[in-house]
Amino acid sequence: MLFLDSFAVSCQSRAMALDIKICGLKTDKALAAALAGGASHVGFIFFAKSPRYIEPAEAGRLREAATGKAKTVAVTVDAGDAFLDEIVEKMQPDMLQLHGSETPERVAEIKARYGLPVMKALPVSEAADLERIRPFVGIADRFLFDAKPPKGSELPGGNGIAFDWRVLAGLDAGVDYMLSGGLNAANIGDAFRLANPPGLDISSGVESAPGVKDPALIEQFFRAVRAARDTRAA
Ligand SMILES: O=C(O)c1ccccc1NCC(=O)[C@H](O)[C@H](O)COP(=O)(O)O
Repeated sequence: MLFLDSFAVSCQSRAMALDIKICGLKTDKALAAALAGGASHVGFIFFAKSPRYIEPAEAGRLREAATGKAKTVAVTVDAGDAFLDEIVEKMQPDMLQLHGSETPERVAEIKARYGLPVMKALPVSEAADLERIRPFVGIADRFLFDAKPPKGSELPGGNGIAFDWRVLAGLDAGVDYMLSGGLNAANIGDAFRLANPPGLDISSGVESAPGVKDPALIEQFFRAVRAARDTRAA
């Protein structure tokens, strides 16, 4: 078991509320569907090569509908200060998700610069990869465990690929994270059974084409999550 004494997360028990982040939103309709479904977090992608890329000012416009309903997350990849300044100023996110190869020192610097909570994304394929969380303990507020991108992909996330969720079973219950990568309405039951994560993050599993969110798939995903949770509780 990966045990982290020093990572005292405020009583985040696996039995408590489940956070759900719908990521890569670009339209009012998709955002409305995410909020209607009960998303706790909504994510906006600031990575130019992504089909989900959104301009900071447009994310700032969209984020207003989420105020008081869901936390807004700005997703960046090894971004420099100038771009982060622009995002924070124009979008005013509640949280930053760092999805590149940011070091613990860089994460600490970003936290101090903006005074915002930071979720550090880490790519996972085997249990040993989880050791990589250690240097971020006490710095990152939360982790997002995503699948490693396939060879040739230019995207560090949003690839619709799952990893072996069984590796998460060995994590200490105090590690606060979102399970990400390849989730969809059909496999969410397996995710609960194998990992019982405190948070879920989904992007391409609720899209009809790369970067095109489908409100019906978003609704279907929330229904599947509720059904899977009810099944586990019964
Ligand atoms: O989604 C993207 O295009 C993306 C690009 C660059 C960095 C991160 C990106 N996504 C981050 C996310 O949080 C996604 O929701 C996560 O990778 C899961 O995606 P999916 O496997 O498609 O559900």
